Amino acid sequence: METLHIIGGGMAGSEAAWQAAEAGVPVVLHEMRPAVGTFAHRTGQFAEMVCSNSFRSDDDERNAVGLLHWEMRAAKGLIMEMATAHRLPAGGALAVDRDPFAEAVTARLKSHPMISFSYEEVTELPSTGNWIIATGPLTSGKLAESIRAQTGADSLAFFDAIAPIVYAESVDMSVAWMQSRYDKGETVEEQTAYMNCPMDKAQYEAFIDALLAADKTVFHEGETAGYFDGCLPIEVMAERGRETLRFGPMKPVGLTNPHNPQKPYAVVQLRRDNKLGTLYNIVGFQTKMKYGAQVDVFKLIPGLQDASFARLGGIHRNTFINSPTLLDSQMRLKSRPNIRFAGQITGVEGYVESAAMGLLAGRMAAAELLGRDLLPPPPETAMGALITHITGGAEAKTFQPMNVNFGLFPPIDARGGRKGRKDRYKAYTDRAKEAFLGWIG
Ligand SMILES: Cc1cc2nc3c(=O)[nH]c(=O)nc-3n(C[C@H](O)[C@H](O)[C@H](O)COP(=O)(O)OP(=O)(O)OC[C@H]3O[C@@H](n4cnc5c(N)ncnc54)[C@H](O)[C@@H]3O)c2cc1C
Repeated sequence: METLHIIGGGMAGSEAAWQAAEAGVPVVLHEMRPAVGTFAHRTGQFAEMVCSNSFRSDDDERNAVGLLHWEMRAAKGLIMEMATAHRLPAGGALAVDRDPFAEAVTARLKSHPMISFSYEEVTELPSTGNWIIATGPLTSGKLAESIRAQTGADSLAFFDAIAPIVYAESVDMSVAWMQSRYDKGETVEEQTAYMNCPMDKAQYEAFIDALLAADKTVFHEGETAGYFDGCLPIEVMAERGRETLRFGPMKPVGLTNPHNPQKPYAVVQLRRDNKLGTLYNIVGFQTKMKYGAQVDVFKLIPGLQDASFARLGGIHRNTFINSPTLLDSQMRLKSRPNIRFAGQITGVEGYVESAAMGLLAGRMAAAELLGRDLLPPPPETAMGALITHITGGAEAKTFQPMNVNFGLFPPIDARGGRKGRKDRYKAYTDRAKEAFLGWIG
């Protein structure tokens, strides 16, 4: 039996090692800590939670991350088992006692007869053998450079410059309209690719005031190197001059508002974020505003007054590859199929999502070594929605890391409006559970 090598003993690598070993495949887990650290990790334990101690909602009936918990438990995931064993009281959320949790994951991995360990920094993308790269958002510099050299400069990002993402159904289309600037494009679909939200002068001034006054977060020491290249936060642009945004991402040119003959003073554009057309990102709106402040400020944009956000904006140190162009549906590098990627480096975001992608990569790699086929879970499931998103569902050009959310799932009938939303979420999770049990069976 060939050995599976996994680089990175974080959320994804730990889960991948467990899944492959449980399937009967010998695993070597390569981890650089404690000898080489990162700015966020504190210990040498596997599956260290680097910041909050929450796995977010545990509601598997009406919440997408709660559904992901359910699927990972159904798949006998080590991370979920240990998180559940070390849960702290937190209402409907799964809060975790972080140190005992990481110690328990480490102990379980260490006691597994099929897993051995190599404590070292891997500095090159390996050329032979079977590998899973699960080195996370803080992948060490040398390995990141090697990945970049093998895959191309545009295929690896060192920062998330995340524009907020809105659920399309929550935009008020009696205010906004669909149009590409100067009606560019060959087809009607291309000519109407953007949602546009118009502002008059008073609305623009009020928006700039709110932006300048909003609470912002600060960067970690050493985190900012290089981030100013082409991804300035909107509040930094506003600080450089009240008109800067009107001549940048909010320029009102090439657009005609069908609801109002008066020319808008500024326009906020939203670009389609997934093939399903359920999610739109606000173009150029990466920001370091705190989450609460973002919601208040963005709801000042006409048309977004009732918007729901699939994710809020941010700028973080985050190493991730352009998975939609680089990976096949088995999470293998198309150019080097002996190498899989898993975890946050594939462009999912969060402890749970990263562990889930580790679970899939571990199972897929094990199946391949055992001479079996393992299809990805169906897109109606939370794991299937995530892997579909990163390996083809997302737009490659604007690819940004993503938490699991119902906007990634094939839509379910939207009738019922706001009141019907809870029932609709239940319909999503019922459909997902049935599909997941079919897959796992
Ligand atoms: C500052 C910060 C705060 C965050 N806060 C949150 C939060 O509050 N909630 C949340 O859900 N997510 C948060 N995240 C995201 C979180 O890090 C990920 O969701 C999750 O840990 C990713 O899992 P992973 O397995 O992909 O990476 P990690 O858990 O980071 O594991 C990667 C592992 O690879 C190792 N490694 C790296 N390079 C090498 C190498 N060359 N050779 C050998 N080993 C290597 C690292 O030491 C690490 O152990 C945060 C991230 C950062 C950077």
